[in-house]
Amino acid sequence: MSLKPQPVSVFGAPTDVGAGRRGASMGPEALRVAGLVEALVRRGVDAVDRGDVAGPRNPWQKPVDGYRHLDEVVAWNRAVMALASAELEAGRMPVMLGGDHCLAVGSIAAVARHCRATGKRLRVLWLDAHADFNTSAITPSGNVHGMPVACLCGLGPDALVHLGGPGPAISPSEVRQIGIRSVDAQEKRLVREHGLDIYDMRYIDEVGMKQVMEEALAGLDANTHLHVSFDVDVLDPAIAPGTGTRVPGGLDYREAQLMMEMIADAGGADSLDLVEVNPALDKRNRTARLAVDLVESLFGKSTLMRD
Ligand SMILES: NC(=[NH2+])NCCC[C@H](N)C(=O)O
Ligand SMILES: [Mn+2]
Ligand SMILES: [Mn+2]
Repeated sequence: MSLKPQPVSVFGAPTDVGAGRRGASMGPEALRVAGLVEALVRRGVDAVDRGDVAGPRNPWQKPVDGYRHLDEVVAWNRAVMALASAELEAGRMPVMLGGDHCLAVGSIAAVARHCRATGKRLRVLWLDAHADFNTSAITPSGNVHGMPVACLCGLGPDALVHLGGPGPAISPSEVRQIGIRSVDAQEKRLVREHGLDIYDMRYIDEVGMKQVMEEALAGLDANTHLHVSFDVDVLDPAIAPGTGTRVPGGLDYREAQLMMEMIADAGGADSLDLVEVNPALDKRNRTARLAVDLVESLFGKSTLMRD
């Protein structure tokens, strides 16, 4: 399958309301400074920057009933969902620059609704060190960026679970998680109960990224919408230090490249989240620059000679 020649709309959601450390709010600007839009245009993609969606400031409070800043998280996700929905309806691929990972509730709710309206199947690739499958009852932090997958699957507060309409946005069977290496004890139980398909670092070590991606991409067809939710903490902190919840033992450069190249080979993504870049923790914007490099590969940049 070759890359779909779809137009792209990039937009920012500059907030860290779902995170436990400040600074992911500066992610969109860091990715722009690293040349994301220009890189896509250079690849021949019709990419435009729609600017940022707006939302409440981060009040920086303690969790209440297991959630930190739930009202603010809901407000930001509504804004993300509205813009992502509009772009999908206009036939454009939404690329959401976070911001922390709680914002994937809004982007994926939009995508799921779009799939229902157009009769498409959905596959979500969740590239992350974390499963992000906590609930208010079991979260160790109250940070909603540790809960988006659970919320999308129907476990969470009504305002997030029903963001895109009645009922859960997705089913666990539509998700493939890659690069996982930090799951809280009770979260692990929940993940098992719901049968999430997880390609953890141990499995990647054992079988290699090639086989992992073949499995994670198996069963895609022309009628499948592929959403990629790229949390930069899936990368090893040695190459991507600019993120708030670093976990050692992540993907190295070649593994990450191969992952992106194989997604491109499978036809590319139909929507993308690029989240958890935290410039306050970065060195000379290298995490944003690496993310741009990898997104270029996702859009078909290849150094292949033997093709
Ligand atoms: N999107 C992220 N970086 N999530 C980190 C989550 C960390 C931890 N599991 C928590 O729930 O607090
Ligand atoms: Mn995440
Ligand atoms: Mn993460």
